[in-house]
Amino acid sequence: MALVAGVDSSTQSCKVVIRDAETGELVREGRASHPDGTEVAPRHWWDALQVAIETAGGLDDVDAVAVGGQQHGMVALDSSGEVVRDALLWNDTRSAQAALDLIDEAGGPAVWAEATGSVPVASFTATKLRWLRDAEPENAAKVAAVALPHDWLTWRLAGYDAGDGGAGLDALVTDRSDASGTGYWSPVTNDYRPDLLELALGHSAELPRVLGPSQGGPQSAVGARRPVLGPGAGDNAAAALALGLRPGDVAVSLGTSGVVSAVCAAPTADASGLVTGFADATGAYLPLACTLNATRVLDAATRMLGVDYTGLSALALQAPAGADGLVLVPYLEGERTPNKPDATGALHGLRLANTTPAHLARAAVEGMLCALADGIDALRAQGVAVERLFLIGGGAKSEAVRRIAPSVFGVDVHVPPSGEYVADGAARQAAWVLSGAEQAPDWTAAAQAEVFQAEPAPRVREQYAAVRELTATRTALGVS
Ligand SMILES: Nc1ncnc2c1ncn2[C@@H]1O[C@H](COP(=O)(O)OP(=O)(O)O)[C@@H](O)[C@H]1O
Ligand SMILES: O=C(CO)[C@@H](O)[C@H](O)COP(=O)(O)O
Repeated sequence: MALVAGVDSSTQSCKVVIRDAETGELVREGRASHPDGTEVAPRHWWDALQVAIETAGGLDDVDAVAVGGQQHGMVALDSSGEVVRDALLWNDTRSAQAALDLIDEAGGPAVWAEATGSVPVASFTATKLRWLRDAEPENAAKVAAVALPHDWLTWRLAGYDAGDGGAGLDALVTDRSDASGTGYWSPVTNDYRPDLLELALGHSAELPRVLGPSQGGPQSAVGARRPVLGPGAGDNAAAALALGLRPGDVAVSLGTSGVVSAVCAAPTADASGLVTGFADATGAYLPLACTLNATRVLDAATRMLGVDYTGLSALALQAPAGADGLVLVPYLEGERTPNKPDATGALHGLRLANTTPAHLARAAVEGMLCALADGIDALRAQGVAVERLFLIGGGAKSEAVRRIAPSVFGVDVHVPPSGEYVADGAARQAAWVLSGAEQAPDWTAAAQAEVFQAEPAPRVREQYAAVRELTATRTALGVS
């Protein structure tokens, strides 16, 4: 039995699954935590990967490995392969002004949407490079190569590291899905845009070679059989691969980020910036709307209410739909979709009748879901069909989320068995690489989903729409 491994190096943790390459059966798994914060030294991801591999029983009997991971993070390397500074993650908003500058300098949002499929916001790697150039020019000058979290981990697995005199920089590899979140790669032409990289960083730099969806990369230095390394993928594309999404399917992922994404045969180019026109992990496209505020809104609610997740869920289900007019706008970390990096969250409609723990719990769940319902509408506006909706990610473990989501989204919600879909997608890619076949192996999770249905509650979204613009900025409040 040949085994393959898939990795999810996500914002909060690293997960490794080891599966049977032919059947997809789960054989072993492991995980480890990542440090908190929006600025992280990449060595922590490497250390967590080692622990996750070890707790998954090692890679000695594994024949192929692929790494999925959080998108966009800026891993800047100097000419010896050393990390120049801590990586800025997708949810770090300090490059918001840099994003506006880049949009302006290149000729406006439509020019970016046409060139790269997306209008850059603070999440995109290009804006982080521009921030580096403006705020830390001495660091920007040292940058010889730019990688993303999954590219860097793949490179480290291949045995490359700082101190090789830069010899390994040209061994960096990536895939279409993650390259499409940089802001200097076009999913339509499948080429880098060196001019846009230079506009951001101020000079050229080595970029990872973009492998095809099932193209093998270098061999791993970890694992007795020297497993082949797959191209890897951005986390959302990896999850789509695990689910086996097809046109008409939409995935809503509730992790640190809230993401609505869909696999499409044709690219999108949304100049409003609400939908980013990314690539998927099969050679097609993955238009996507991403919020900065998903499960951490639920975490915040558990803290405010002094309950655990089960308690939060029970409370939320005690209150009526719409929480008697209590509306939580969830911009706790600023927001990316809509683009409000300076925003704070808000609680609207407080009245004596709705100031109960149950109403607050309900408002937290509904506020998080309403922001994603807006994302679903944005995808529809780009011509994306929404026929079947899957709910995945840590937040899908919440009973209240599963039961309230269909009423807010206005469609049935399919919840596959709780699992690590990003790591599973990476494992499926590894099996695809190993097989050399035209198609990925037929072991997807979509068929086993439980379907949740509820009466649509349009009033919940109407209440949210009435107040979502009414939030204070951090600047106005004098907080960071
Ligand atoms: N039962 C639950 N109810 C609500 N949220 C949950 C539950 N279990 C886990 N979570 C949330 O899931 C999140 C982790 O999900 P995950 O998809 O792994 O995130 P990420 O990919 O961003 O690291 C945690 O922030 C936690 O809040
Ligand atoms: O920025 C995006 C997508 O564009 C996020 O989806 C990140 O890729 C992080 O994902 P999680 O760690 O929250 O799963």
